[in-house]
Amino acid sequence: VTASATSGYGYGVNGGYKALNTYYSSGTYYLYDVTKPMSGVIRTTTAKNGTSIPGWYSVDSNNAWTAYSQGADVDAHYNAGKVYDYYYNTHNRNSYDNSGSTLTSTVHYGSNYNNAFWNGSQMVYGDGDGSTFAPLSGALDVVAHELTHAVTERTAGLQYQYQSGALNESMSDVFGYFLDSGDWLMGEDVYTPGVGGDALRSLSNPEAYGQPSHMNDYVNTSSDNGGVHTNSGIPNKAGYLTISSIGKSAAEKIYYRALTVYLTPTSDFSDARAALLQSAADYYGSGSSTYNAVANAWNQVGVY
Ligand SMILES: CCC(=O)Oc1c(C)cccc1C(=O)O
Ligand SMILES: [Ca+2]
Ligand SMILES: [Zn+2]
Repeated sequence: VTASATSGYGYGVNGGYKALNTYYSSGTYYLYDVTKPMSGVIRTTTAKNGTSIPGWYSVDSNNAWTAYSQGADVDAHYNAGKVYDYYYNTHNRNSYDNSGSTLTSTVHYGSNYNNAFWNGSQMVYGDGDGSTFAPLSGALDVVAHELTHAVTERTAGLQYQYQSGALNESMSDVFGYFLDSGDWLMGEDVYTPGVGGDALRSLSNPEAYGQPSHMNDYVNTSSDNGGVHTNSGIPNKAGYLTISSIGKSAAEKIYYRALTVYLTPTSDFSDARAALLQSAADYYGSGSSTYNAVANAWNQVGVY
């Protein structure tokens, strides 16, 4: 039986051309990427707008994934490959578990579903309702955000509630920036397709989207697991200040080291400051300009 790795192409959610690592078997092409140095593969499936996952392989008859409805599949597959490459090339991490395990993305989840999530085993993306969101895999920073939830779960294990949960969220947004560093916004490529210039969140100006950027404005609430998507504005602002001061490359190093070496399931904002300072000291020395910039960033958001 002839089966093989193939190279296809398609158009993403926003119409962009994407080269795709696909697989051919018995007359059908699959979004199934066997080209990475991993024990598993990168594969994309569709829930066909139901809620059973992983659903069915995304398939095509001629390896030209150009149907409008295939945009979500194309971007989930392409963006997952980009995030895999980022973690491997920049941080020497092989997939979310650092053991090269398969990365599965399921698209077309639910109906008018304005959400994306890592379910503990795979990534899942809704199509959005066309007003609040376009299909969510269409944004590289969203895919990086979701995959970073998986990395966090396998490393620091930051509990998804209150300050540790807001940190969990912030780590996903900061790595979303590292992948999509053309702007300080999150989700801008899929958020409100009918409205230009807005986003889900802003790291440089959390207040623009109703988030605090200082401990004085920390929101004490039980909703949203203790406000994890609200209070993440505080560590996000510290992240913006840190990256702006020390540069992306140094920031990537100290953030990855903090996440994988020092943070724990119950770490709070003050622990995050300490973890990043320790990581800066490890790489650049305590008292280095990098170290001092990190301290200053967290001072500015009122975290000591
Ligand atoms: C930037 C990606 C993001 O925030 O995805 C979510 C959405 C759109 C709704 C609810 C939760 C999440 C999440 O992944 O935290
Ligand atoms: Ca962005
Ligand atoms: Zn998240």
